[in-house]
Parts: sequence; structure tokens; C-alpha cells
Amino acid sequence: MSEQLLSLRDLRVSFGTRGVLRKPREVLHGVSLDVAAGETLGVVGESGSGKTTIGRAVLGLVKPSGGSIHFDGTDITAANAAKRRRLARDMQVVFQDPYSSLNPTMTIGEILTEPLVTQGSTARDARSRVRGLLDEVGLPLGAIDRLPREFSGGQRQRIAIARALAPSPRLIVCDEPVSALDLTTQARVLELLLEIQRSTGVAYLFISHDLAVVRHISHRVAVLYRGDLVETGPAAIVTKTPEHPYTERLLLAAPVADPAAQERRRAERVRLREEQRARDEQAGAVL
Ligand SMILES: Nc1ncnc2c1ncn2[C@@H]1O[C@H](COP(=O)(O)OP(=O)(O)OP(=O)(O)O)[C@@H](O)[C@H]1O
Repeated sequence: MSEQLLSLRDLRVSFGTRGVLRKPREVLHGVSLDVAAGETLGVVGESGSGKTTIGRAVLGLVKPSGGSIHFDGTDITAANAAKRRRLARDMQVVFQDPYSSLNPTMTIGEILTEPLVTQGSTARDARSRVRGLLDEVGLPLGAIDRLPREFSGGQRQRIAIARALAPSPRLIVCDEPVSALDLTTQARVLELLLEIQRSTGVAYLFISHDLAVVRHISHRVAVLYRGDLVETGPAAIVTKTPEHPYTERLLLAAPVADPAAQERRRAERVRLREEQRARDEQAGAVL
């Protein structure tokens, strides 16, 4: 086994290549990052910076225009459908919206059994695994015969997490998994993800616009700015003493209780944004 579970090297993704007059627009400009087994790498950045595109490229949902993706030492950059199906055993995803990511016509039992049977479990083994999964994510056994609409947002996200855990993956891409939840529910779901990691050793590629959430759950943090990684390092260091002004701006964007402090942070954020704009203009970036 290679030391890194997931490795991206100089990953590039462009969109808009279909129309004759449309010029391809590159949204990832050569991203390199690693996720070790059992580790959480948080990818943070503002809306449109390319976070979801990284996750989708890893999952094979968008085709890179350059660079490479390796999983456990194997090049999966251009993995075909058969290889992707095999990879689904090791690599799963939890999306942001627990309302649209679960099939509304299937019971929770069916939702959780499906990936197990696809991966070759017998019906009997699948039934016992489903009970274990419900227990693992803190849902009652009675959930088996109920439909997604009978559950709250937080509970649905627990179901989505249980579904992702079903094949015992080694990596879960979590794309804004708590953004649609209220703060208390967010904290509970983050705790659940941490507990699961402790007991199973699963690694997370954790995508979020919220630096506080990323700081809480990640071992290391990668900061994405307009398709470039501008800073990567241990979560405690990147989020306390950031090197890049953009990371500092993200930190200042997190709300604080004291209105005077909040105002000082706002003014500092504006100053940093102006400085960044001047730097971008100097570098010839299109604003
Ligand atoms: N299928 C697509 N076709 C064309 N452009 C796309 C496509 N998917 C993403 N983009 C563009 O790529 C850029 C990066 O999008 P992406 O969704 O990866 O950003 P993000 O950081 O995840 O943002 P958000 O937090 O808002 O989801 C954006 O400018 C977006 O409009």
C-alpha cells in the first residue's frame, strides 16, 4: 500500500468546451494534494473556488483536462465504468443536501441494503449489516421500514452517512455535509463523523466553505482560491496563523459575538480584499 491513500497531482479541470464559440474555462489550475489513510483533509474556499469540482473529479463525475488522480497507488484519472464500480467499495460520498440525496420512494432498509447487495453481500448478511449501520449512526432499528420524508434533516444526513459507510470504504468525499443543517445538528453530525473515523479508520476529503467547521474536523487544511491551492498545512496552524492573506480573510469572515470586534474584523477583511485585488490586477488576473 502506498503511504498516501489519495494523491492529486497538478489536477486541471475545464468547463464549457462544447459550443463552437465557447472557450473552455479552466476552474482548477493544477491542484496537488494528498490524503493519508485515516486522515481528514479539509478543503476550504469561498463559493466558486472549485471545491466541489475537486470532489467530483476524485469521484469520476467530471473529467480532468490535465494532471493525475491516484488512489492507493493506482492511477484512476481516466478509470472506466467497470473500474469505478470496483472503486465504489473503497470510495464513497456524502452530499450537502440530505433531502435530495436519498431516494424518496425507498425505505431506509432498502437504501442501506442496495450498496451491500451490489457489492455481493447475501440478503441475510446485508440485513444484519443494516442493523449495525443504524446503530453506528445513532438511528433506531425501527427506521428500517420508514421513508426518508419521515426524518429530519439531521437524521437524513445520518442515513446518508450510513449508506456511505455500508461498503466499508476507505475514503469518503464529504461535500458540504453539514451546510444545510442548523448549528446544533451540525455539531452532532460532525461528532458522528469523528466517532466513525476513530472506530473505522476511514479518511475524509472534507469540502466546506466554513473554516470553523473545517478546523473542527480536519487534521490538515487546504485553502482553495479561484482554482489554486494557496495554503496547505496542519489545521491548527493554518487556522490560527495563516500565511496567505486569503486564508486570513476567510478567518475574519467567521462571525464573533462582540459587535465592536465584528466591525473591526469587517474593516480588516475589506482591507485584505483590496490588497488582494491589487495583487490580482498586478498579476493580470481577470476580475
Ligand atoms: N458543470 C459545470 N459546467 C460549467 N461550469 C461549472 C460546472 N461545474 C462547476 N462550474 C464552475 O466551476 C467553478 C467552480 O465551481 P465549484 O462548484 O467547484 O465551486 P465551489 O467552490 O464548490 O463553490 P460552491 O461552494 O458555491 O459550491 C464555478 O465558477 C462554477 O460555475
